[in-house]
Amino acid sequence: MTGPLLSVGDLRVTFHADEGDVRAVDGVSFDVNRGEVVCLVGESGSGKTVTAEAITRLLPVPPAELEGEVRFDGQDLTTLPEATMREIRGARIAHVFQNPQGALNPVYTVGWQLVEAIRLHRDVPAAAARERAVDLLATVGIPDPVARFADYPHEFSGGQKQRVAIAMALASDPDLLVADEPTTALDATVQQQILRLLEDLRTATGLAVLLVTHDLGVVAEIGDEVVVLYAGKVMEHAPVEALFDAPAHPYTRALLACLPGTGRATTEGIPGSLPDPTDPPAGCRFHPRCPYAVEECRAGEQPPLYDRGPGHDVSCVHYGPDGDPAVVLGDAVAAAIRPEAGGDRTSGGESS
Ligand SMILES: Nc1ncnc2c1ncn2[C@@H]1O[C@H](COP(=O)(O)OP(=O)(O)OP(=O)(O)O)[C@@H](O)[C@H]1O
Ligand code: NI
Repeated sequence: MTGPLLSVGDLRVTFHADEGDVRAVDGVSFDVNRGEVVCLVGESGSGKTVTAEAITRLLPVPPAELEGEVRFDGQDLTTLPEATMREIRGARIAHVFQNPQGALNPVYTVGWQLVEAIRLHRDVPAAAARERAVDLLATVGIPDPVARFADYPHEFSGGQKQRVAIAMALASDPDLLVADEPTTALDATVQQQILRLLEDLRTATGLAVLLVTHDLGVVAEIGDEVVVLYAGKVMEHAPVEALFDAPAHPYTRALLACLPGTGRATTEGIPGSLPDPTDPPAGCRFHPRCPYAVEECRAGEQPPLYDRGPGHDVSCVHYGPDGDPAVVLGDAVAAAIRPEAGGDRTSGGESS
């Protein structure tokens, strides 16, 4: 019970398509501790959803092929029989999606659906289930939950529907909530409210959350840890504060530069596009779009994850033993973050 709640180790997910093999996820590792919010970020197509859905095998295997380890509370989920997996998916790990519609049946009242979800997991009398359903509606911030119990999904606004979908996910008292872009379809104010709700749930119940988002603004709101994915590879892995205070990977820095309110926001996003997933480039997957790419970046494997501080790793040669972070950070910034890089050096720029 002392280890992480979820430990993903060297996860690889391959789709065998006519055009060739798509390595959607290629050696991804991270942990989620109890009560922690871990964010997977990256542009569209970077492998966030495939990673999240591989964990509970929502992703059908086959056709997807899964390698590596997914340990949940000490159990390797990749080798469990499908029936056991289904139980875990229903009870201990719950999913919330971008579109709450999928979690709700339009022909039944919200209260009835919640009661069903509760009784599926716990053998409780109808009255107790009803009471719990009302509690859940209150927990997720639906005003006047007793009255709203008898309403149909279409009677709820978009943001309220997502709240109800979260209530449905909580009906089984899960340990881990996997939320894939849960606020993307909502307007900014409602998005904030839903994020605050997730934050409150984590604080109040110790719920762990794996949050998939393309939006670093969302990460800044709620995350504890961030895993930055690009073309199926981890580019950077860091505590949230470290990622925003000292972003290291050129990809992370480019994502941050696209954030509104940074003064350098571009509506265009990062120039260029993700590589062909059936034929990714050698070396660092990001090198064709990277302004700091050197020869070393263009050959071999994705660079290893180099240590940048406590819990902070970056897959970029400029932070390796033969690299110089100043190439990416600019001399002034590099000196501020890493004083010994300041000019007082006898040898060239190769030591670190
Ligand atoms: N069933 C599938 N068959 C073949 N390729 C797939 C399949 N599902 C996903 N992929 C590919 O895997 C890669 C990762 O997709 P994924 O959905 O995980 O991206 P994402 O980061 O979640 O993007 P988005 O922000 O758009 O949701 C993409 O290249 C995608 O085309
Ligand atoms: Ni996705």
